[in-house]
Amino acid sequence: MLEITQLCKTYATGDTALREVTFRVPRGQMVGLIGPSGAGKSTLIRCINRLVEPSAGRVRLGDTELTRLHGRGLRQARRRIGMIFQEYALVERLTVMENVLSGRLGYVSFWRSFTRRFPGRDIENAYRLLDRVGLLDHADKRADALSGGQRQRVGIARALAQEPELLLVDEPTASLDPRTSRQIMRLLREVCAERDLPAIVNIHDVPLARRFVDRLVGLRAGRQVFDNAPDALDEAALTAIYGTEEWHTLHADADGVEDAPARPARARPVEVAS
Ligand SMILES: Nc1ncnc2c1ncn2[C@@H]1O[C@H](COP(=O)(O)OP(=O)(O)OP(=O)(O)O)[C@@H](O)[C@H]1O
Repeated sequence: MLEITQLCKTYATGDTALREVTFRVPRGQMVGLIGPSGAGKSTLIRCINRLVEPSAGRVRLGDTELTRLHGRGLRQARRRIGMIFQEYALVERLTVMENVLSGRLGYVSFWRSFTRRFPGRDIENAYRLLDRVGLLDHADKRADALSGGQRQRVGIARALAQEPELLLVDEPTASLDPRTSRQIMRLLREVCAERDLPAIVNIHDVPLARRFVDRLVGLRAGRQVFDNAPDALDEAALTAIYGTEEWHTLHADADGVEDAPARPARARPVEVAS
């Protein structure tokens, strides 16, 4: 369980990015974080892993209050948080397998990490993860030889190699075509369910979020203005999050006939584009 309590952030410039944001993410739940540009989505993700220092409030992961930690304690806690990024953040010249194993770097000794000699169980687990994300046949390829969707699968396998207790996912599909985006969102949803992992996914594409996440949190100017099931995201809620002008310009993705919906029929996406 992740618990965010009255989280506030005002940058040194005076910009207030978060205003008393409070919500909990139970294990196994994937929360989509939506809101217009500048609403505070990235700041919230970064305050959770303390890449940005919150001005006030608390973040708790299981029994650990992350907002109290410093130095070694913070580094150890960060190992429990898997990060997945828009631009994949892979080491291009390393193989797929080496990139997945880099998720273990925080756990092995300095010498092992320096020589890249990982324990056998880490290597076996990395093969299992590559199989899970559909890349077993690509283990020895260099990362720069992969497609965008394949790279994101490596990013997911690397995050899972950490054996995280939480996934923070920042715009995972922003560089991908609609069909690959759906496949990545489906994979994220499946691995969260399989591993009982809480996840927060910062995502601009509202129809895609609505289709795949369990719950949506909407931010506007740092305030949490929506927190509900995707089905509850009606016109009034979209207006509260995006304002009257902006929400109907959000692009609806063209639903692919080749992809069966991952969510039950009652939660089918509602088109928001006219
Ligand atoms: N390093 C920083 N220094 C000062 N102000 C910042 C900094 N980072 C973000 N902000 C401000 O905080 C507010 C929230 O920004 P943030 O990047 O968290 O929004 P966002 O919802 O992630 O936007 P986007 O969808 O465009 O990425 C904005 O007003 C932004 O200008």
